[in-house]
Amino acid sequence: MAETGVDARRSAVYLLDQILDDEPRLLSELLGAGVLDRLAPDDRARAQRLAMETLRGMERADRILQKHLRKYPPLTVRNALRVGTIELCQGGAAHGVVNAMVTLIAGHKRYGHLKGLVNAVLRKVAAEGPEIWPTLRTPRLPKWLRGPLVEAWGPQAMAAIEAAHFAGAPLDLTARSDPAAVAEAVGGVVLPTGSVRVADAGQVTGMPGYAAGDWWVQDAAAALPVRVLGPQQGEAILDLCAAPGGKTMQLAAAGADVTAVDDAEGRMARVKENLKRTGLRADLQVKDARAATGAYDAILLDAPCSATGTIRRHPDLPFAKDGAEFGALIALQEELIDHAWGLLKPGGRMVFCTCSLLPDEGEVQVDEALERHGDMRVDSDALACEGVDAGWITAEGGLRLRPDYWADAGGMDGFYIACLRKEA
Ligand SMILES: C[S@@+](CC[C@H](N)C(=O)[O-])C[C@H]1O[C@@H](n2cnc3c(N)ncnc32)[C@H](O)[C@@H]1O
Repeated sequence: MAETGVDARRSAVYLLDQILDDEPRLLSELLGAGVLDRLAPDDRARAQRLAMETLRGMERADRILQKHLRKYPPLTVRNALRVGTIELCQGGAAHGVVNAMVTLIAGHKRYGHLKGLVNAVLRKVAAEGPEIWPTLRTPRLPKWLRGPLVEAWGPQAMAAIEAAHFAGAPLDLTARSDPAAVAEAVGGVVLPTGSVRVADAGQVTGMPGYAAGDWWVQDAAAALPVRVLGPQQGEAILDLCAAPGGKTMQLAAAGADVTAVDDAEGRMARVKENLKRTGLRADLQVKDARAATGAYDAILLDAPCSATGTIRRHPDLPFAKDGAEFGALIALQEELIDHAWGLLKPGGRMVFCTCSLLPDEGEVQVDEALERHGDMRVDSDALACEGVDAGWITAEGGLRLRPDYWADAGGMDGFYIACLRKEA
């Protein structure tokens, strides 16, 4: 009898091979390159979920596996063992999981001879892994990232952030106009800040209201920068670094006259599709934000960053990155702030935000911008949005959001948001 689920598992192992390679690739790049396109939609979703769950629990899986391995097998076999271990420890039926992983390796051109090893190890894991699993510590971030984050937030907060990463993320939606109606339609709840949260979402495109453009996917934290900016009907607003367009849609839904700029053509195509689906309008310009021109009432600068606030949703990031490009990103953020400031009308406001947990991409960036621009001040009154906790406000008057906030309700992405006001 043919084993079920082998295709999805094989693809999960392939994704892990690429992410954990010496020349790693991000999951988003792999999916964007269509590596799962040949799979049926259910298998595609399963492969992606298995790869992500394996990355989240990899430290625990490796700890369980090391007892049964005298030396490490090749990466592909190791990843197959990791996926199998994760499945077994999360309640997967032993017979089905072990057989599927053995079939998968048996059919491998180079490593087929290691099927016996996979069989023997996974049988042992099936026998004792599920009991050991909950006794192991919450998986930690790799040292290159853990070090600076412990320095920034302390060891207790770090442990809470890692617990949030391990738990993963629910699906958050932003309603075009009526959060309560969207919550009712999708079976979700309205969060204190107005986003809609769905605990057990299926295929997003099949959910009620998707085709009609009643909502779009956007983490609750990512929805806050536009709430802080407070766009008004008819205002000229520049949305810098706009793709894939979650914030562009929020601005347009508020009735602002939006100019959205991003230098990635492919990502801008997604903004266009999103606007079409939601029936919203914006002037889209594919160019470097440092070449943007004009004079605006308000500016949203959602700068490119380390994305270290999004690890709940992107557990590949700590493995596929090593921080080598962070210095260049920090320098780019500085240039973007300075250029954008020149496009803001006197008396206007600019929200600077990053989905980063590193103060160098948030608090420090704003402190330094204040030193460079004598006509800039931080407007912390703008942070008085519904659902924003006063404890999230930082010394310089920005908003620090962390994955461990709202822990009991499913957390939020890490973000930094500051509203900068220009002298009239
Ligand atoms: C954090 S994402 C923006 C998310 C977007 N604001 C949203 O809400 O959907 C950062 C974006 O910056 C863009 N980007 C990076 N460097 C840029 C530059 N020099 N000029 C314009 N866009 C840039 C990337 O293409 C990426 O789409």
